[in-house]
Amino acid sequence: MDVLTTTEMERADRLTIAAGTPGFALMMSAGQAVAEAAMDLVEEGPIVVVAGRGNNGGDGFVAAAELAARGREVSVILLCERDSLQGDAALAAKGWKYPVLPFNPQALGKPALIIDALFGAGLNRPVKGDPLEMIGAINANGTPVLAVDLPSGINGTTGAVMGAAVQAAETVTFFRKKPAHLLLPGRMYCGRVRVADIGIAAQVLDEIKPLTAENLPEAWRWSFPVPRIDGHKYARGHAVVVSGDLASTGAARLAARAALRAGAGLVTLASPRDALAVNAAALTAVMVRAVDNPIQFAELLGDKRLNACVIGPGAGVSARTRDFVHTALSAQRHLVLDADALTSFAGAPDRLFEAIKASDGQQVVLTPHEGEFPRLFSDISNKHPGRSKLERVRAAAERSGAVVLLKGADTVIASPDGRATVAANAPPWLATAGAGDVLSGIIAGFLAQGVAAFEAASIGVWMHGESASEAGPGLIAEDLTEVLPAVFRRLYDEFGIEY
Ligand SMILES: NC(=O)C1=CN([C@@H]2O[C@H](COP(=O)(O)OP(=O)(O)OC[C@H]3O[C@@H](n4cnc5c(N)ncnc54)[C@H](OP(=O)(O)O)[C@@H]3O)[C@@H](O)[C@H]2O)[C@@H](O)CC1
Ligand SMILES: [K+]
Repeated sequence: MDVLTTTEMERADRLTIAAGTPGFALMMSAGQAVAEAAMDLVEEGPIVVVAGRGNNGGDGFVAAAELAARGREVSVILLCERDSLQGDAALAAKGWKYPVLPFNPQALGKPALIIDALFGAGLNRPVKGDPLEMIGAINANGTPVLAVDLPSGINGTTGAVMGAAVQAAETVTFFRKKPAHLLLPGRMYCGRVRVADIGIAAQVLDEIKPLTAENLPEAWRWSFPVPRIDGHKYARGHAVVVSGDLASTGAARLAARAALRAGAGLVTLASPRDALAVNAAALTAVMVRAVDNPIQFAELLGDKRLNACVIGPGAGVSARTRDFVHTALSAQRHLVLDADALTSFAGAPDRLFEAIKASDGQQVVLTPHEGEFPRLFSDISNKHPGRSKLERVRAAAERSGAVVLLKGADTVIASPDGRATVAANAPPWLATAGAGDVLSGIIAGFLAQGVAAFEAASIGVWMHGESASEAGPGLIAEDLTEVLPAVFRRLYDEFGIEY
């Protein structure tokens, strides 16, 4: 599903109004959707609407009137003077036939539900003064909160908390999700997110051309590789994972097994000779080859069928690792660079980026976590506030020429062409040793099958998150690969692929 920034949402609004639907009709639908959600949340008891001066407050007035018409006990607390309201919000307030309560936290009382209609997409500065005090009182009230469009205090486009924010149990947003419903910390404040249809036609998206989507199967349905009945293992690609030295071979083995599970036809572990016995003893379907240096690696890659590589897990931070990366890049192989392969370029990534950009048609994915990201992109790290995770990853992709995947509970994947996905399906127990190694292997498995980097990374992240949910709490990295077949089966069912 596409995700719209608040600016893109305003455009959707304007295009719809230009095509003949009055703005007030959109507000009526929005308010009714909020009332509907409120009815579902609490079947009885009083409801308090906290309304701001803008259209978010307008939605709140419509919801209040609708709920009162359905026989609910409703009151409205308004931030400003009623006769200072303007435009559609003023119209909506006219539909509320009762008095409004002054903007005083005491007025909240102890209702069954609070509807937060204070600020939505129009929030443009940190919350201070009376609104700040009210947000604190709403959160301290202990009553479930239904947020209109966004929890007040959350920046819709970046997901940042602007001073303070309402903690909602549920958020009703309109037409499409906004980045803040997926990015942290915003997502933590939203509770369950409902997307309501308010009469904006999907065709407006042809004009807006949104570049961001939630990382769901529909985002990459048509890139998903389905093995052909007449295919053979070589048609499914051959992934190569570079192993670390004797003391650190496990990470590469995790990646190798994951690449095989993800569907690569064959997987070879390129292992230092002195670690060969350890690697071979621990592997069965994954093949092992002795590779001690970049020259031998180049020889291995002389076989053109070996089409995708993983370098980084357990590789060691060294000039040797850098040479392996450059060898794979000059051999024009699809490539996942993770962990030590990223840190090996810390502080001086320009040669890496040049080499990535020089390669044509080669698919490269960088998979840093928040600790590794600033080593390659110091000036676009989160130490420089003001840019959202989405913007930072987009800038990193453009700078490096690679698809960049910044891990986290809200993993963002961006392509140098500007497209991005945000994932919200990772359970908290996925943060465990070795999970990142498995992810790089899964992505390489899809690259080996000929999937382009942006889609391979998005598919990989989604399957990785689903596998963690499938395995459940107590997960260790080894489990992820073992439950992948169950995730494949669900996906095949969803896509209607027979098996
Ligand atoms: N687009 C659509 O399709 C549809 C949109 N709809 C709804 O409209 C909502 C957006 O409405 P909106 O633009 O009127 O802004 P909103 O969030 O109500 O803020 C109001 C004003 O508050 C002010 N303000 C800002 N920050 C502040 C602060 N920290 N502390 C104090 N004041 C602050 C600022 O005004 P200022 O003070 O700068 O003049 C701002 O303009 C959207 O979320 C959705 O619910 C639906 O009706 C259906 C269709
Ligand atoms: K709100």
